[in-house]
Amino acid sequence: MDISNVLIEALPYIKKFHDKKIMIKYGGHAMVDENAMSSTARDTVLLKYVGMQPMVVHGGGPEISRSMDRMGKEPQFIGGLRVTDEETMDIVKMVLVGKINTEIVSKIGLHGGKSLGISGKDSFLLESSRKGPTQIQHENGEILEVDLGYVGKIDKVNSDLIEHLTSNDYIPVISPIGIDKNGNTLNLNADTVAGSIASEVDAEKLIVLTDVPGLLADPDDPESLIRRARVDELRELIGDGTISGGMIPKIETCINAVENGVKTAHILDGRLNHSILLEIFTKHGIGTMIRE
Ligand SMILES: Nc1ncnc2c1ncn2[C@@H]1O[C@H](COP(=O)(O)OP(=O)(O)O)[C@@H](O)[C@H]1O
Ligand SMILES: CC(=O)N[C@@H](CCC(=O)OP(=O)(O)O)C(=O)O
Repeated sequence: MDISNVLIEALPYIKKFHDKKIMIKYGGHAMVDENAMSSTARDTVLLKYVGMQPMVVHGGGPEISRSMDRMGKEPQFIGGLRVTDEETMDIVKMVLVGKINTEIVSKIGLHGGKSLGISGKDSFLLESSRKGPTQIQHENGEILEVDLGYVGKIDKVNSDLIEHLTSNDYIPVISPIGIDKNGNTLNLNADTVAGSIASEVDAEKLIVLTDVPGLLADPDDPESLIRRARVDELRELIGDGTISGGMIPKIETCINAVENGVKTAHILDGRLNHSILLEIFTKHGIGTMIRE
């Protein structure tokens, strides 16, 4: 396509999304290498410079698991959530806050954006409490109660800090870590964090970057992309098992977000260069778009 046509196709979206908040959830599975991270950071900076207010919640599950392996600890997940003892919580903090957050912030800076790295502990952004005992079904059908340890659920989002940062032209980069009323650190699922903050700040879009082209009708067939879906259709797909594993918290997050004011939620392949730009600035977009 001619370069001038590309720019003209983008104009309605630049106008429509001017000053609008765009929440980008950058999943660990989409952080395939330095180039992919750099490209995502550059796209985020571009959104800022054309007048939007982007913000990033990052994950890092695979990197946390690799660090646990190196330290001789076996990662364990229940219902998509990491069983988190005290030592694991330290590893989670070290990887998310100490490594991934600073890498994203510096890449945004290198591309000319102003960015600040924070976690849910800063300014009590993510007031949380321990999730407590969770029921799971054993292979033999028995229902067991397990404690996920320092895994939290979000009780309240205090978004003042985010509003200050975005209105002063900063791109907030947020680690999915919460704080309880005694000041303890809790491990939160990054999809849930992105959705909760997106609703609280009235984001226009929630963009979830992962390692599949979008929601698939057949999880083994990347060609079976579902381009658009509404909440009731998604509930059916969860019920019949089409949506499973890590995709369940993602879709539940998207459903919650669009039911709580976010206009559209999108699941995209973050490994694909410029997937964010292709979604926002082209007529047909890419990935799966979810509406209420
Ligand atoms: N219907 C489906 N369509 C697409 N992916 C699915 C579906 N059901 C399950 N999945 C799985 O969900 C995964 C994405 O979730 P997850 O691994 O938690 O990603 P992330 O680390 O990016 O948050 C995909 O890699 C895929 O294996
Ligand atoms: C409670 C819980 O499971 N927390 C996650 C936090 C990181 C995350 O969510 O990363 P992705 O987005 O890459 O999956 C974890 O420990 O892996």
